[in-house]
Amino acid sequence: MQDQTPRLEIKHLRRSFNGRAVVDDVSLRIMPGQVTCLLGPSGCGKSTTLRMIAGVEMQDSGEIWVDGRLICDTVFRIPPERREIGLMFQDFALFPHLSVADNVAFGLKGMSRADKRARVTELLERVDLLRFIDGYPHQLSGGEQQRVALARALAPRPRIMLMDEPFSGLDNRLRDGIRDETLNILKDEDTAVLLVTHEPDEAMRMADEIALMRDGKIVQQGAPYNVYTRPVDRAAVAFFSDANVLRATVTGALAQTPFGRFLAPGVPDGTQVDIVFRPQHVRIDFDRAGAGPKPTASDGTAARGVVQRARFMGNESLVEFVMDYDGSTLKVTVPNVFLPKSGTVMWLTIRRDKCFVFTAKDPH
Ligand SMILES: Nc1ncnc2c1ncn2[C@@H]1O[C@H](COP(=O)(O)OP(=O)(O)OP(=O)(O)O)[C@@H](O)[C@H]1O
Repeated sequence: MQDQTPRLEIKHLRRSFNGRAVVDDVSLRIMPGQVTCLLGPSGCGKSTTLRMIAGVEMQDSGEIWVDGRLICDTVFRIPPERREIGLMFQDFALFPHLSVADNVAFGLKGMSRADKRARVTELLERVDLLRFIDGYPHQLSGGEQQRVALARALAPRPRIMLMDEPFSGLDNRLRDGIRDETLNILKDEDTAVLLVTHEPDEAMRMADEIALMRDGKIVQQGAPYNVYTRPVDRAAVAFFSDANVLRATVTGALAQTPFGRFLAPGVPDGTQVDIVFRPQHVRIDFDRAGAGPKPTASDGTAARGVVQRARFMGNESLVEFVMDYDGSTLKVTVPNVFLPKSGTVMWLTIRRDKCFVFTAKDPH
């Protein structure tokens, strides 16, 4: 039977600065070999959460458990250096006066010289830098230094790795390769990983599970596919992609819009709702002598819009429309190249199965 004790568990962590709750009742469980991404906008409390787990910041309340053992609450506290937690931050700074081998061996305590050398060799081979074993940090490129930092963090076989935007200092070409390599090593070592990022792409690429954080709270948690396809609110949609929004009022569990009626089950009459959809879920039709496609059950009614501008984005084209019904702008993406001239009249329909209906929380 598989061991079900989480490698890392945090329970109801809270931390305030100057009376403001920066981390507000955050709980998480991470299994061995699992990568969880704490994803959220700048200032939402991600780094503070990580710093509390690392032990360099003290929580106001809440508990931290490793492998079923309490390591920190408000009275009991194992110091950072005894937590067996690896850290990798963006400013990973190697020790400039130490060789690459000594940098990697830095955290290896209580081992013979030969065992240390063997572990250092193994890790440098893994990150493909064995040839630099006796070199110094200033002789390496940024990406190579980052890989040495990774080897250094992994050397003591930490049970948990905390990573705070570890790849953001790298250029795009290097980043993908290093991310994948890092992930492979961490999986092989069965390390539980908590990675902080504000980039949805990075989270989707790295995570087994995403914890979406906002204003100090985790607002949604799950596999990347579930978080993306079943967002909890309008802001959760907008965090991952552009989002189009139609505001409507509910009558008889239906919301009437220029694109036809949408089901709003259980929503009381008179409630304002937002119908939210991503740009890739809009269909475009050409104008046929002043008319669009006929309404269908799956796509509803077509609404007329005028192309404002169209841009080629690489894998897709982004077309912005000004809609006839209220002059608002809708964004539509189309695979490959589709660049209609501005001023072109077209008809839009929305993929109803891809729409989200949320109770409106704020003025439009
Ligand atoms: N020691 C501190 N004293 C006062 N305020 C702090 C302290 N540390 C963090 N904060 C505040 O707490 C909030 C959350 O900071 P935190 O670094 O956790 O956010 P973050 O989500 O990691 O953001 P970023 O991605 O920009 O680093 C910020 O408003 C920050 O100014």
